[in-house]
Amino acid sequence: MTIFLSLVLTLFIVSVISYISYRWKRRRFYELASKIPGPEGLPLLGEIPNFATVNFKDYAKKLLSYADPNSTLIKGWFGPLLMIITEDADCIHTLFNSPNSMTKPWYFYNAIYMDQGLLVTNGEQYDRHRKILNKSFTPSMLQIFIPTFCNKSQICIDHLEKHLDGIPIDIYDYVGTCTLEVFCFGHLNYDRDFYGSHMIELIEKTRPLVMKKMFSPWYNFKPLYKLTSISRQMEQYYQVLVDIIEEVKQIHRVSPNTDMKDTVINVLMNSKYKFDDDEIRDEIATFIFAGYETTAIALASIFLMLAMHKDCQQKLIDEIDEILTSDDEITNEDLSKFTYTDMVIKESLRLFGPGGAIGRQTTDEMEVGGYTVPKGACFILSVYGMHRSPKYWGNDAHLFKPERFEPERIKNVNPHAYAPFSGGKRICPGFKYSIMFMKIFLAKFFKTYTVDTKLKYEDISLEMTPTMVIAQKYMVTLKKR
Ligand code: HEM
Repeated sequence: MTIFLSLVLTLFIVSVISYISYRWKRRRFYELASKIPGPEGLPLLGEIPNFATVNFKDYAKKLLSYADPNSTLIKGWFGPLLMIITEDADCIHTLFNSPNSMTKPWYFYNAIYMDQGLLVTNGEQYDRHRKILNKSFTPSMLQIFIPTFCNKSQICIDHLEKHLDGIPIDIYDYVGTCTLEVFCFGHLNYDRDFYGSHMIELIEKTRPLVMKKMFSPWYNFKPLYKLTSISRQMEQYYQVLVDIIEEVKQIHRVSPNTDMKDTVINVLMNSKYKFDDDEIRDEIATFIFAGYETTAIALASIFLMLAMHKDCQQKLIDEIDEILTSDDEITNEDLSKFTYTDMVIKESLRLFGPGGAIGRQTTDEMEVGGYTVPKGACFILSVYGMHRSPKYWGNDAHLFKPERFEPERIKNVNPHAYAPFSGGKRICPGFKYSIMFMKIFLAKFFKTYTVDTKLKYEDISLEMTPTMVIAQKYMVTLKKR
């Protein structure tokens, strides 16, 4: 008994000394952190107990709710982790652009697998990959994709023909399949019919698993994570994607698409810098995931908004009818004329942009929002909060009003207050690609159909999954024009 007691006592003393020494070594960190406003929380645990009763689905929303419009930054402790939330436009702009905040906090981002892909990597590896892959998204590459955008949109619109019976459908399933096919065909030279396959359903199943992993720091201890059913399910789902990627590589080896030199698959397989197998796999998975899902959510939200705001739908249809007067295929020149459609896309991305929260970690001390932030702090950039803040968007910030993007009105809004595609060096490489595709899809769709919905704007709510989605889904009915 005395041996046991002395062991416990020794352990206690060692723990106390280690803790004091840990705090002493990080005294600058704690000193700077103490000046940032926000709750101190419980010793050692910080805010963790406040999350104990929250459903994991609402963790991200709860986290974003810490933001305070009257303060540029708000801090919260999660165990030893200093988390700082901001929805301030100028702070977010600084964080997008400073070399001291380019790093992704691994404890969140490693939950999405794809360790070697652009979304997760940092430093030299990131810089090298990003520079090479930027070639796949130049304006000249975008022009080449117009026929693919048109053909694949038409295939989707033809599939929708069977839903003219007035029964609501979740339009996400269709636009998701279409965006997946567009990326696979255009950038991977992989022409597969995904309609009726379980691919979308499968990717959807990963959402809650990723969220659970993201908000369970103990799963960063790999041996423990490997024992969980989450790990087993994720492995199983990820394997489906890995098998597709293997098929893509095999097709590329046998019959590469030499007409389009800078597609993602060509760049990854043929560039002077030799990407290894894991890098190729994770970059392709990143582009599939980052490209298909976000665009599909954005497009589905636009459909829901237009179904709820019939005056906007009519204006959009009038614009399309005015520009597309013949059956000729849409051209790049036509696309520049879709000014109202552009405003609809922007407004929908403001309210329902899938990238509602972006993580960053400081790699050196930096000045943000009037505070010196220590090295090693984790930032949550609440683009969601910034996009809905009356401070930037007025008292009707929560309402869907595409007209707020009219040139005369938008010039009075802080230009840093709008960032659906992130910003700075890590800005989404696919942003012009997705806007171009959405315009083409909308033009083709509304030449053929109109949409309606029973859902009410005031009843919809958002979920972070980790992309931001509408919880009630994108239920619409279609009518032939
Ligand atoms: C409406 C559509 C889209 C939206 C709203 C969107 C939004 C975003 C946002 C907010 C980020 C930053 C994420 C973060 O830092 O955590 C991002 C990154 C990224 N996006 Fe997009 N995206 C869209 C479409 C696309 C498309 C079509 C592609 C490719 C085909 C793409 C590829 C990527 C990649 C590879 C990254 C990582 C970039 C980096 O860290 O360097 N995205 N996107």
